[in-house]
Amino acid sequence: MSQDYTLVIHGGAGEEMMLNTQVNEVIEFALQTALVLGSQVLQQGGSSLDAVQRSVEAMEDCFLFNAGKGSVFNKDGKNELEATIVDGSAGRSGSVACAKSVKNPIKAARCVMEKSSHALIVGDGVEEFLQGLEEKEKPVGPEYFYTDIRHRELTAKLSAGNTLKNNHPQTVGAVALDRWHRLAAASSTGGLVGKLKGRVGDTAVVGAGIYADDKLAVTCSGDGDAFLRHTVAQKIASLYHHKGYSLRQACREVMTENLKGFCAGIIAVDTKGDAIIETNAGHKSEFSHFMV
Ligand SMILES: N[C@@H](CC(=O)O)C(=O)O
Repeated sequence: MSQDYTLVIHGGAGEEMMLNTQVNEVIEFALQTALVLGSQVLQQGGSSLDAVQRSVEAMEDCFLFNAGKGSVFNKDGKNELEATIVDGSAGRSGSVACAKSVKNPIKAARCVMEKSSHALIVGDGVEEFLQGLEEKEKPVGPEYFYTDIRHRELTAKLSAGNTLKNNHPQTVGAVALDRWHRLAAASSTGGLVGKLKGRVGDTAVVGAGIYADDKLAVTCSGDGDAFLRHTVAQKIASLYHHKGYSLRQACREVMTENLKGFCAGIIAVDTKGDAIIETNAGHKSEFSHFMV
């Protein structure tokens, strides 16, 4: 029987890690593991929504990626995490931003989608909302997110004048099509190294760094402020729906028209089973991705 589902994931680590060949192999292994966990859900007849969440959760639990456990530090040496999940076929989404004590922001985003009447909750509101739920998870302290490597990254960034953005896409994301042709997208990030307190990026905003409907699903990674300003994910959907572009043409168009000079990676799938990976990162390993 031919495979009747698609799953694409991406995830990025810090520069110091990417430069080390051995660590790069570990990153590939961790990505493969996240892909297998998500695709098992699809193989067993599960939904695209559960599959993207599973893959993103696995990457959030791995200290290598800039999401969950491995999140970068902001300017004050704190972690402020964001995530979004979108159920394309149902037209629902949930997002969290500036979350400080949430181990798996993607699970929190799913709770926002399913257990609140809102689309986005930020800051202390996230913790309060989660603690009000019946099945609550224990909050984690700042030590959970601490890694020496991320700390060195912040120190280097601050001593260089804190002017540069992440120099390759680091957010983790997944898009999937299940055997019932339902699409979903999920994305999670620690954001930009040395970002200002309270900064919200594209990963928390549907239409900027993430989008899904009943025809296509997209997640983005890279310079989030550029994705926000150009409503990148929404633009891809709009070119696809209203201009008759193929998924690849739509992704390429925004890449050349709106993201020239900004670091960017985009993954997308549609109900025709097209699976797209587009990046302007110089080297393949700078936008690590896998698909089944
Ligand atoms: N998009 C993320 C960063 C990244 O993907 O590297 C942000 O700007 O928050």
